[in-house]
Amino acid sequence: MHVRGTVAGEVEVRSVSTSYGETDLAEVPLQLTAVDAAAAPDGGPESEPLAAAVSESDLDPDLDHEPTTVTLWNKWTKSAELLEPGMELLVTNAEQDEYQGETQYKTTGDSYVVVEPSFLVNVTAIRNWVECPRLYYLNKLSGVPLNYPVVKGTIVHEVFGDLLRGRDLEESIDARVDEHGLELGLLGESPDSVAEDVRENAGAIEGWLEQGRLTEDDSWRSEQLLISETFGIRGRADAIRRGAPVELKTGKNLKKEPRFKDKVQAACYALLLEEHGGDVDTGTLLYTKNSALDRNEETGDLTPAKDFSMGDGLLKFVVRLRNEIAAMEMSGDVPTGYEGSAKCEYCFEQDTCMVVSGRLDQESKAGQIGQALPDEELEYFERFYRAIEEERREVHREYAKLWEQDAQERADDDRALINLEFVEKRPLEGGRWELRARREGGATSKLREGDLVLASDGHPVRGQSELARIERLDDEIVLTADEPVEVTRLDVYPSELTTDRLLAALHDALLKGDERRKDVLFGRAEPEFEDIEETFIGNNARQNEAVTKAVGAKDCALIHGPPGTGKTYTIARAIRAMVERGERVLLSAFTNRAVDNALEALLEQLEGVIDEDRIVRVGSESGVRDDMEPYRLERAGDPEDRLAELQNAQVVAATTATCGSRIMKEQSFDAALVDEAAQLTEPGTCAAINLAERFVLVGDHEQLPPVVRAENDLSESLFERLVDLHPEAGVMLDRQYRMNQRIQAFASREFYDGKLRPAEPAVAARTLNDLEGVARADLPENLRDPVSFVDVEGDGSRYTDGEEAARIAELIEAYEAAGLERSEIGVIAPFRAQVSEISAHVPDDVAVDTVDRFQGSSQEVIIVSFTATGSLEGPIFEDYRRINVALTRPKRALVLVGDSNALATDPVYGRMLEWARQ
Ligand SMILES: Nc1ncnc2c1ncn2[C@@H]1O[C@H](COP(=O)(O)OP(=O)(O)OP(=O)(O)O)[C@@H](O)[C@H]1O
Repeated sequence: MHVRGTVAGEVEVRSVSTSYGETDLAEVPLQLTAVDAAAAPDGGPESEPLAAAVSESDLDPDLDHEPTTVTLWNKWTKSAELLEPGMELLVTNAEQDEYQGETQYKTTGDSYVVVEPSFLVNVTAIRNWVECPRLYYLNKLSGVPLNYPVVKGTIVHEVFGDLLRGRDLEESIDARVDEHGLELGLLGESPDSVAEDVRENAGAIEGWLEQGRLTEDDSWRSEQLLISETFGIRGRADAIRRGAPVELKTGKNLKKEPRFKDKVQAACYALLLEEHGGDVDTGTLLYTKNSALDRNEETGDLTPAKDFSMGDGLLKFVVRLRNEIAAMEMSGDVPTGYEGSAKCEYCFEQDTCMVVSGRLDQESKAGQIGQALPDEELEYFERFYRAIEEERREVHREYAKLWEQDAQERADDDRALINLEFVEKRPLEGGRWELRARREGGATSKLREGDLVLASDGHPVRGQSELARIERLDDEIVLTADEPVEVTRLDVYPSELTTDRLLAALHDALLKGDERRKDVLFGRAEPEFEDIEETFIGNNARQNEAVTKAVGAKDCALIHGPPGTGKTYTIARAIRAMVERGERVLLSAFTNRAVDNALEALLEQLEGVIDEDRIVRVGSESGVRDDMEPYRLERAGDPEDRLAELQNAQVVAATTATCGSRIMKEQSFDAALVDEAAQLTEPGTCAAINLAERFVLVGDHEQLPPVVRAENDLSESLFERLVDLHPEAGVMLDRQYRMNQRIQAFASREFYDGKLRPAEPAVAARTLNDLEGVARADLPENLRDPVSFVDVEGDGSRYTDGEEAARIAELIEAYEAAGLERSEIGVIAPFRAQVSEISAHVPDDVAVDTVDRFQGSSQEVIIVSFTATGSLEGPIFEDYRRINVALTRPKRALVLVGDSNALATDPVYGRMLEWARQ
């Protein structure tokens, strides 16, 4: 049987004498959460995953009060030493014992002990960890840099996958080298020499594959993402042959046996495959630099493929290694290197390790060199390191939901599209597949075109599942994937990439950052400005001051832009001024949408100032707006051409996440302008500003804060912190070009100290009458004012209100009858459930969404559904900054729909009611 629970007290390891001699044991007090008696008695890891097998009724009601003793024997005591109260523990194939009338459990010879099973550890992390735990940490801190061995390794792996899918070798090499043109250009490599290098490695693969294929043509499959909910491991096996893992290594190994760390990696995949029903007893390592042809006595064993048998002991060792990582990640400790048996003198990273240890004042086996960072910087590093790791744990909680939630729950949470009808699979060029499925109209989810998702034939972890890209998302869904899956379900696949990049940005800002920059960020020096006489914008004093500050800043400038105050215009004007001074500029923002918006305004400003080919947009095809596609930097092609295109660019536009990519990290700029800066975490902002000498942050901390899962220091933006720390570096834009006077009044008073004004009389006097074919007089009387309130009594339910939804449908009809187009009306609701409810009532072409989706955009008419009921508990929109965004989207008419009695119980909403009813 399997037992699972939470560690309820201290764990002690001791030695006892048994008939087999001296043995270790650890008694763990476990608050049981699940006992699965149905697990196969001899069931190895292949028995049904615990999360799947257990239901509430399987639990003995007596068991969840008092902790139960679970005894871990022998080597599992190594994992017991890692346990701290509060950690989750899973023991598979345990045996039940009665001791002095109490039920206890103990490990058996078939048991696995898994610490924090919901934390998915990557197979590559386990491989790094066995090499050296400190190396694992250093890799995590600084990310993988752009270097030739890494790029070549990637290409060889891609070619391997292509060969398995039946692609011709030469065609594959040409295509794959071409796809990496930009990276190769940055590395100064020529396509011919890279192709030759790859050919040398691929030759060994091809020869070996030919042998395998003669007999077992169809038992191969290329790279597959595997997730184990029992062992908490995740990874992509390079290939699977006859059900056993094959790992490709782009190196030489002349010993008879595979390297130990390579075996560990293959053993991880074996565990993953066993959970998916396999029975794996061998693994194969394919060393592509070995060539069987010139084998002789002196040169050692040159066969590229080395098989080894996978014993039980190795699999259990691997789980113990994995437990070490999970425990460290949960407790937030930093590895020193003493945890493993690595020898520093043979390590290529010894110098880096000593420098990082010295500067961060961390204990390490390699020792420390250099001077430690000042205390406040060390404190900052530790605080943000912890915050980012907390965020990572939240991402892992998302992964766990893949198996903890059932299909319907995931669909209700917008995390999955389920019950799709599989239509067809079609082979594509290069051995990939196009998959098509149909969904019922109206099913919503967080999934968007361009997203990577888990496409499965029923279950993302337990079924056949494959990482796929969404190419089209209408009623018919089109996906591309490496392998054909008969798709009936799509799941959001949470990404850790953002978290990884935050950590690297934090590391770079502190350990590689310029001293003067850090003085300013830590408040040890005041930002300085050059005097600039020029007038950049004649009709708006604050905008002009903002451009002057941005251009003259020696360190940084902060532009605070309330809704509609011309932030984008000001950014574009400032960049033009910088470009005219011969500077190289980075334009960045949190979302692709904001980057493209700002780029559009910038293109207008730069017309005739520089050639269009000196403006480059870096991003993926699905991320970049269609009309900005001509500026998008193509990665594939001739390395020299690709490099020239990037190096020649005087303006580069990319999201902050992309600024953390290997390619962008090689670039440097005179200035970085970051839009939507109030929505970025501090390390997220650093990813962009690390690349430039000076920076300008533009944003509004009275609108949406950073999007983070955990509640910690990441939820305050660098923008907001610096506005407080260096008020003299900031300018607030105060004239808005969007809203009718009456609409803007409340937001101005409530959020901007009454300082926000319409920029021109024409803006102040805007009404629906200005729109062609629209007459206000045709509206019902209660909707003729630019701001109106429609009272709908709450129906008592927390997240939806059908009555409000129905009234909103009527309002939309009334606006349509008065001549408005549906596309000119937007509806905002606080909860996703209410968004779905309203969507079911109104025509498809009316935009209905949560505030987050509306930030940065505007509409002629906005209707806000409050879904308020009873006595409000806290603000419905979570945070008043969200209500600010909602109320400042319309240009000409705003309608608030809600229960006035409920709203009146909150002071801010109370004042809002008064204003709306004036
Ligand atoms: N100085 C100006 N003179 C004339 N028009 C301006 C000026 N500044 C901005 N505008 C106009 O005002 C409108 C809003 O400007 P912009 O899109 O730059 O605002 P924003 O602050 O970026 O908006 P958001 O709050 O949505 O981010 C645009 O149509 C822009 O052309």
